[in-house]
Amino acid sequence: MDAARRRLAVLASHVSSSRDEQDTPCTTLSRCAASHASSNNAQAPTTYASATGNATSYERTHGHVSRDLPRWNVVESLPPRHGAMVGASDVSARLTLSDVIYEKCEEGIARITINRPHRRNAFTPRTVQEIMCCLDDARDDKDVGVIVLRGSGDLAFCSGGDQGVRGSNGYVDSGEGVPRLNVLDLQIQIRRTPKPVVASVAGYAVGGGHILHMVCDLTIAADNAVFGQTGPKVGSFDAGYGCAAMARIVGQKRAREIWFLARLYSAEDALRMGLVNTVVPLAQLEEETAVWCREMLRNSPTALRFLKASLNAAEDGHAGLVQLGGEATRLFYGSAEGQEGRDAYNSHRAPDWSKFTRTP
Ligand SMILES: CC(C)(COP(=O)(O)OP(=O)(O)OC[C@H]1O[C@@H](n2cnc3c(N)ncnc32)[C@H](O)[C@@H]1OP(=O)(O)O)[C@@H](O)C(=O)NCCC(=O)NCCSC(=O)CCC(=O)c1ccccc1C(=O)O
Repeated sequence: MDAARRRLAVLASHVSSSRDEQDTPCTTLSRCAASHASSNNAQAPTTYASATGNATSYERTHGHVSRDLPRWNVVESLPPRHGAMVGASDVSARLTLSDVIYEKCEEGIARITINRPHRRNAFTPRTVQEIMCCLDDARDDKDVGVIVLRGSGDLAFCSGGDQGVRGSNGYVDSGEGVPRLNVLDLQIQIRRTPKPVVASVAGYAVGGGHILHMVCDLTIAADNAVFGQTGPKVGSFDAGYGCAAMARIVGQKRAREIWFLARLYSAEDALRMGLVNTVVPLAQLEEETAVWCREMLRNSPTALRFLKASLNAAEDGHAGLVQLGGEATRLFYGSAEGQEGRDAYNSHRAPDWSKFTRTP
C-alpha cells in the first residue's frame, strides 16, 4: 500500500468513526439481498428476494443477474460537439480522447473514466469537453442503455476543477485563452441524458467532483470513498445544482453544514445522508456497478426515460418540464393520432380525428 492509499484508508476510517453510528435499513428487499450477497460472497448472483425466500416468478422468467465483469471495447476518438470543441478550429476533425477513457460493452453499458489520476482526476475544460462528447455518443447509440461515470484508479473519482489551470474568471486549457466553467454544461447534460447515468465512486469525490456524482442518477460507492465540498477552502462555490440538488438530497441543514464547514465524509456517512445508493468493498465496485446497470437494462427503456424526466421535473423548473414534455411529445409522435396530423398536412387534406378517443 503506497502512502496516498494509506492516507485515504486512514481518512475513510476516521471520518466514518467521527460521526454518530446508526443502522441504515436497506431500502428494498431486493437490494438488501443483493448487497448482502455481494459483501459475503463476491460470486453470489443477485437475486430478487421474495417474502418466502424462494425465487420470484420474475426471477424464474429472467434468470439471475450475472456478476461477471463486462468485456469492454475502447472508443479512442469521437466527432466533436458541433462548434464547441476546445482548442480546435477544424470542427470536422475527430476528437482524440486524451483525458478520458471511453468504453462500451455489448450488453449495453457505456463507461466514461476520467483519466487524470496524477491530479486525483481533477478536470480541465478539455476533460469536461471530452466527457460531453462521450455522453453525446452514448445518448445517440441505440445499443447503449446505461452510462457509467468513474475515475481512473482507486484514489479518486474526481477532485473537482484543476486548480492549476484556474484563471481569474474560469478554467483555461493550455494553448487556449478562453476561460470556461463548462462543467456546468456537463451537469445539465447529465440531467438531460434520457438514459440512467451511474456514478461509480472509489476514493475522493470532492469539490466539483462531488457535484458530478450528485447529478448522476445513482451512485455506487466503494468503502474507501470520501465525499465533500472543498470550494470554500479554495475560493469557489457552486450556486446551481451544487446547492439546490444537494439540499434536496440531504436537507437544508446538512447542505449548509457540508458547504459551510467543508468537511470530508466517509462512504457510510454518505449512505446515511442519502447521497449514495449503496456502499460495497472497493474490490467489488466494478462488479456491483455492472449488476445495477444490468438490472436497469432489463427494464423498459421508455419507462426509465419518463421516470428520469419526471424525477427531474419539479427540481429543474421549466427546464425540467421541457424535458418531461419533450418525452411526452416524442411518444405522441409515434402514435397513430400524432401521425394522422402529420400525414393530413403532407397530403393537403383535413385531419380525421374521428377514430381517436375523447374519453377521459
Ligand atoms: C483530493 C485530495 C483530498 C486528495 O488528497 P491526497 O490523496 O493527499 O493527494 P494530494 O497529494 O493532495 O494530490 C495528488 C496530486 O494531485 C493534485 N491535485 C489534487 N486535486 C487537485 C485539483 N483539484 N486541482 C489541481 N491539482 C490537484 C495535487 O496537487 C497533487 O499534485 P502534486 O503535483 O503531486 O503535488 C486533495 O488533493 C485535495 O484536496 N485536492 C483539491 C480539491 C479541491 O479543492 N478541488 C477544487 C474544488 S473547487 C471546484 O471543483 C470548482 C469546480 C468548478 O468548475 C465549478 C465552478 C463554479 C461552479 C460550479 C463548479 C462545479 O460544479 O464544478
